[in-house]
Amino acid sequence: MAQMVMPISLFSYYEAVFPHISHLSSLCQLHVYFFPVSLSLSLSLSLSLSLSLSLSLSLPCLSLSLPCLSLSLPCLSLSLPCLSLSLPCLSLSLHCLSLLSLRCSFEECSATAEWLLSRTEIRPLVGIVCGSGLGGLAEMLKDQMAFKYSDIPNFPQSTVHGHAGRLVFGMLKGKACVCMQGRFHLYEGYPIHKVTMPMRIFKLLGVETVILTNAAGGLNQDYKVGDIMIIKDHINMPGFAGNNPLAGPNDERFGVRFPSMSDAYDRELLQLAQGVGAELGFGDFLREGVYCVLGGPSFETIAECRMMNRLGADAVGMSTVHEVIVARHCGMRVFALSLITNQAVMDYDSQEKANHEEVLETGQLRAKQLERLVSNMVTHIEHNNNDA
Ligand SMILES: O=P(O)(O)O[C@@H]1C[C@H](O)[C@@H](CO)O1
Ligand SMILES: Nc1nc2[nH]cnc2c(=O)[nH]1
Repeated sequence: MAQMVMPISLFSYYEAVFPHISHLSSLCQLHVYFFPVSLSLSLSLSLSLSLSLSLSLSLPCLSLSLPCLSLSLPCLSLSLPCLSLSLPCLSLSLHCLSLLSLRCSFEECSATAEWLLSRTEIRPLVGIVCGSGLGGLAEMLKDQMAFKYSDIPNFPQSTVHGHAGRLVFGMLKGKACVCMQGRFHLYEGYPIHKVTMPMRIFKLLGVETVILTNAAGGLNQDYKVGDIMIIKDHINMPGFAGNNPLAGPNDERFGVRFPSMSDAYDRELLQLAQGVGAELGFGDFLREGVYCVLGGPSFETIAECRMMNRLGADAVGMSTVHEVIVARHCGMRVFALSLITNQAVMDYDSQEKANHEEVLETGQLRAKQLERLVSNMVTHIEHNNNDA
């Protein structure tokens, strides 16, 4: 059944009027179903702490929408099934579910972290995120305990080829690590705070240092396919349009309202990577540069690539930056690497076209070196948390 989800502006109004009804706007969802048609509206309005669930059933000629659980403390809760209509070919339903279910709240992230911690004895200090085609990094972990994303409460699911969808705990050169074998992207349709939720779970698991990897297109004309770029800074294009994972109410238990990003990429870790890279003899293909994130999933036009290059970006991709912002917000140190899997097309005479198959193939070619770089770095990382 095709489904579209969009926030309703009415609840921006409620949020303005009742600022203590945190997160309400994100909890009001309009679901449009094409197929066995129905129109149903269920509304739940709550003040203060509340939890509400609604159940909606749509069949040709029958639509039933019930708030089946509503719990509210301490003031007021109103839960009404108010409109339900059925037509043969269109289904529209408006769900207003109160509080905390979509925003990735502290409580929700804590519940997920506790679920994981009760199932493994590993207490990770390092969290690793594997980019497209780079999931082999997780295989380096010894004494593995792996969870499928589909089994983890509140966790999103991987939908992209090259992202296996497993959270792997284990030891890397004697250090306890947790590794995301597959990440989430905006273009998969997840809200930005869901894309970055694993960073908050990392934090609650005890992670102090996050290492992120990604596949990226090379904008810098000196770069070659197969180069590994240490990210020294980023340009957050979706952020320019207000799409920032920290937008919305701030929970101080995670971090401050206005976190600095001028120190997003830890300079000591950057130097450590340069040193480790030189020791491994990677000097010929190890770079340092600026990563620019776009929403994807379409690759860039030639004009867009030229523009980003002029703005100072060395590589372009569809991930990492949102995770970095949330990781820094909650005080974890960040180190990030881009594997240049393809050269961004900058020339109208070029016959080249970016494609995901090439991205995955280049990942395979450089996987071993990337693994050695990351594992040697992990050996040297010291754990004395430097809060954001
Ligand atoms: O998860 P990453 O950023 O490594 O994935 C990149 C961006 C797209 O998801 C995909 C394009 O091939 O690779
Ligand atoms: N946006 C973007 N993401 C990528 N991921 C791997 N290659 C590319 C690319 O050329 N552009």
